[in-house]
Amino acid sequence: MHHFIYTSQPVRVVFGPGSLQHLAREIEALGATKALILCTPEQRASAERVADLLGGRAAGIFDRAVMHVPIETAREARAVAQGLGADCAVAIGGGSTTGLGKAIALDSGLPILAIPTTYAGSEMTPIYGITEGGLKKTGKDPRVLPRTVIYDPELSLSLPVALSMTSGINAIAHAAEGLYAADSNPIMDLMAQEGIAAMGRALPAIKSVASNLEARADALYGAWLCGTVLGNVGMSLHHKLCHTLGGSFNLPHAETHTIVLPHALAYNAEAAPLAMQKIARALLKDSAPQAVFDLARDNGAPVALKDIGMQEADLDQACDLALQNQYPNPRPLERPALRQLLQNAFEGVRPT
Ligand SMILES: NC(=O)C1=CN([C@@H]2O[C@H](COP(=O)(O)OP(=O)(O)OC[C@H]3O[C@@H](n4cnc5c(N)ncnc54)[C@H](O)[C@@H]3O)[C@@H](O)[C@H]2O)C=CC1
Ligand SMILES: O=C(O)/C=C\C(=O)CC(=O)O
Repeated sequence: MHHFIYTSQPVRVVFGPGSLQHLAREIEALGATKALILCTPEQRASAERVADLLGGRAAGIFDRAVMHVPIETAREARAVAQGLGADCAVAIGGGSTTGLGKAIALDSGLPILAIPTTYAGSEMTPIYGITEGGLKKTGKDPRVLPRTVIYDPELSLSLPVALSMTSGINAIAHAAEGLYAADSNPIMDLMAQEGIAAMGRALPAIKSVASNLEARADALYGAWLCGTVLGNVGMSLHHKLCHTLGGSFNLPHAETHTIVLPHALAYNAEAAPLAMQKIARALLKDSAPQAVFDLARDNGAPVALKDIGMQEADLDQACDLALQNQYPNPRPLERPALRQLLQNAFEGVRPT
């Protein structure tokens, strides 16, 4: 029996189709009266629906959330929250919108109610990320952990199939790295395996029929579990690589995770054989790196960095950046092997 420390994190979860109807009750339970609603420009209509549901408790809508939380956007949103006298933020959308809420909370302690519409899992973590001067900085602070999360699978029906696949694999990455994290524990192991299995079932079903509400619920359940794992244990090489590629080369987050994960798992395979077995078993396959690669490829997700805007000439710099401020990893970071990993991900080679 190994030694571990487990600290549960206080998040209230309201789950189920139609659960958005409980929003006013949940805002009242938080004791809030002036909610600032956050969304991306594309999800303005969802934010307006939230405002209607909140009636007099809605203070306003800030609809300029974007990927990787640029510091300028964070400052603008903080000023709007302060100007309106907001006493809570409601983030409806994916990880970018939740991330903007976190940037406000980091500064002000404003409580967040998150309504996730992708499978990124940010709503279950005290991790924030802010991009400044071309570098993405991530940190952990309990103030940014949402107080309440409403998971309503009906809201993810509109998530395009392509983004559903990559977002789901982003969630799998949280659980996969949780299984070899140095500070892992048995509860997180259970959640990680169940989360990967739920996502492994849900993604092909969503690919077949995007309107399959049961599959959407399964994916959101998986996102909850995988996000919880990310929120409770440390990140490793895979997340470090994705933060580098996303923050410094402005690559799309979920697609980058999808492409890099099989290669990061292959890099760590010999150093973390038990974790690999658990990942493979959850996906009903023999090899973890190949199972993740095939899940992406067979469901139409990208498998090569060259196809999502990465330039081959930037791979050396990406490698250098990934070696700075390293996250703990089961296998030490060796420059030639890491450079090869990036090359394989660039070309979209199936791991052996
Ligand atoms: N701090 C943390 O723990 C985590 C943070 N993240 C962060 O989240 C960001 C990525 O978030 P994602 O959720 O992948 O994407 P996103 O939030 O950027 O959304 C991508 C696009 O999909 C649209 N969209 C979202 N839900 C939709 C729906 N149901 N129907 C139609 N369109 C929808 C959005 O409006 C946006 O245009 C990154 O910046 C990443 O760093 C991701 C995971 C964990
Ligand atoms: O890479 C992830 O999916 C997890 C964490 C982050 O993205 C950190 C952030 O909010 O930028």
